[in-house]
Amino acid sequence: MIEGFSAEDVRAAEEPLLAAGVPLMERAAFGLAMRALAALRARGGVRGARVVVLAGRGNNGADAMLAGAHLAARGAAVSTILVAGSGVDHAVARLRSQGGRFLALQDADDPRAIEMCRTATLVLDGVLGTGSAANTGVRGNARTLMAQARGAIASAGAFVIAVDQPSGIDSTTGAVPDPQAVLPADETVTFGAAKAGLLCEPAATYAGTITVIDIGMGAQLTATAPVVRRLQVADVRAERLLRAPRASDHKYLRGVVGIIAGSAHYPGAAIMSCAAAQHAGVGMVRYFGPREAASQVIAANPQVVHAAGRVQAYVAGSGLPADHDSQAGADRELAAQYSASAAALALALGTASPVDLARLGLGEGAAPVPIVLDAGALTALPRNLPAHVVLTPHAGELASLLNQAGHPDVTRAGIEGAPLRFARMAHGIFGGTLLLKGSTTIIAGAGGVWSQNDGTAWLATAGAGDALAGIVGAVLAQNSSLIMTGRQDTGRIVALAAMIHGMSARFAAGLHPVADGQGGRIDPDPNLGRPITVPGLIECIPRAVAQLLSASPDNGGTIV
Ligand SMILES: NC(=O)C1=CN([C@@H]2O[C@H](COP(=O)(O)OP(=O)(O)OC[C@H]3O[C@@H](n4cnc5c(N)ncnc54)[C@H](OP(=O)(O)O)[C@@H]3O)[C@@H](O)[C@H]2O)[C@@H](O)CC1
Ligand SMILES: Nc1ncnc2c1ncn2[C@@H]1O[C@H](COP(=O)(O)OP(=O)(O)O)[C@@H](O)[C@H]1O
Ligand SMILES: [K+]
Repeated sequence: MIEGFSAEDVRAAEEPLLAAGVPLMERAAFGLAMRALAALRARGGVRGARVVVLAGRGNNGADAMLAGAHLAARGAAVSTILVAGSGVDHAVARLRSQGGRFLALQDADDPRAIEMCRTATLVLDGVLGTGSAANTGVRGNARTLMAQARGAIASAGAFVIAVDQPSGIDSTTGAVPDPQAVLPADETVTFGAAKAGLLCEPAATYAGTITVIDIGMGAQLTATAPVVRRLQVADVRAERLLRAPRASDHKYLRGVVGIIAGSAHYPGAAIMSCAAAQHAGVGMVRYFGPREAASQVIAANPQVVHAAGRVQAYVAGSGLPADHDSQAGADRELAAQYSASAAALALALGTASPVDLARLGLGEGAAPVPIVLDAGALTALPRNLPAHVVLTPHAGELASLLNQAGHPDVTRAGIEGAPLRFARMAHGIFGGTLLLKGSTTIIAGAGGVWSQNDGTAWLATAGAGDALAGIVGAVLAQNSSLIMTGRQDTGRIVALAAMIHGMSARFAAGLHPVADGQGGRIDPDPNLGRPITVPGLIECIPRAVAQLLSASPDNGGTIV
């Protein structure tokens, strides 16, 4: 698990150690130097390599310069641009003693600075770390230089390591107030603990891969709640989050998902949602929908059952238009879908009437189960939803939900610029468990916030969200009794679904999502590979499940 903390909490954790004389900065700089050496070795060797250190006036610049001294001692040619005209004295002196050269920037347009960047093999971005209190981005000469250096560094093909964090991002929220002046990193080497902002968009895009250097302060943070967490493969195995079938299982024990999606005019979403749920390992998928849509769903997925009845989780709304009134008036089938969706939500809330129960094929006394509300089910939501009601909007849908909830100024672009903030805001208003789709998926629930980015930008393709809804439904169904009895956090299970979705997409794109411990590797750029289609992604779901299940024994959960 990667845990992301606020800059404030990391600083507070450092304080007692600094007071006790623990050499945190030396440890940070050494860890940074080791990562830089690995990057240089992968790019032709250390001796003679051109390393450019962009150093600010504070400790972040000092970290970068001390690492530069290690590199210089091993034969790299290290040039430092002191972007504020000066830097922490002891770090400057150490690097100078190893033969490092310096340019104290007085004029932001100094051509020598850009020239250094144009010929760099490796750049260490140590302009600004957690010391930037006001969220303004980089200021002054440093800003001008960063904006100009980006092109030069890109044209040099230099490997960029962000020191602690890319300079100019908000460490805690991931906001990027001045994107033109932020240097995109290939790797962020962060000290002590990941900063929460590194795990959230838009900053995550600038961070590249994240390496946490242990500087000996982990114990200080054990009592501190992280701002965000990220589930990793090892967690799924260790926590037994996925349920492998048991010898004594029959199909009803493996979880049944009920899908209320699509219509005769919009069958695609239903086809993909059903297929995704089935491939994620449930015992049965029931399709709740009109006859014509059902025949198309079954033609594509012959194993799907078109009969109402008991399920362990519902998925409602995928492929249903959001403007209920105009649509339902004109289309009786859609009207029936909306009322089935409302009935399933009522069941989840414990308010189902006999008519609702009959619509779902259930008898009196049917117990509430989890539900995913997607696309067309994401309107006119009640507030204070229980955790087992999962909302899966993209930024546009979340903007509409918040507009309806009395926040008329919230826009799609605003949400894309601050997904963590708006996901929390929406969770505060509606409750439930909110999954906000995007290049990084944010999940805000009663147990905290999760941030998953296991996918690839190839996922930006129509229908990827329908497949996600099906996967979420499947893992909720498999964990239904644990969730409904409060023994499992819904957010953690939804994070698992986002992970399965992302990994499947990477497999479909020909990428390696995880190191498998058997010589497997992680592709450094998840956006290379090849285009995917949603059916291709769905075909890869079993492979993702297999990878997550390997060495993962029975989770002990019982589906009843
Ligand atoms: N504590 C420790 O022992 C450890 C700390 N560690 C390291 O320290 C880092 C934090 O260091 P920090 O606190 O010195 O702050 P830092 O990020 O370098 O920036 C402050 C400087 O930047 C300037 N500045 C501010 N805002 C600005 C702006 N918008 N645009 C431009 N400039 C701006 C400001 O200058 P001024 O405003 O005073 O001119 C000030 O001098 C942390 O990220 C980690 O790398 C590790 O080594 C582990 C041990
Ligand atoms: N750039 C990206 N990188 C990674 N994942 C992405 C990216 N863009 C979209 N996704 C993912 O793809 C899915 C798209 O869902 P959605 O917008 O609902 O599409 P649709 O409605 O066409 O199914 C979401 O899971 C989202 O997180
Ligand atoms: K930095």
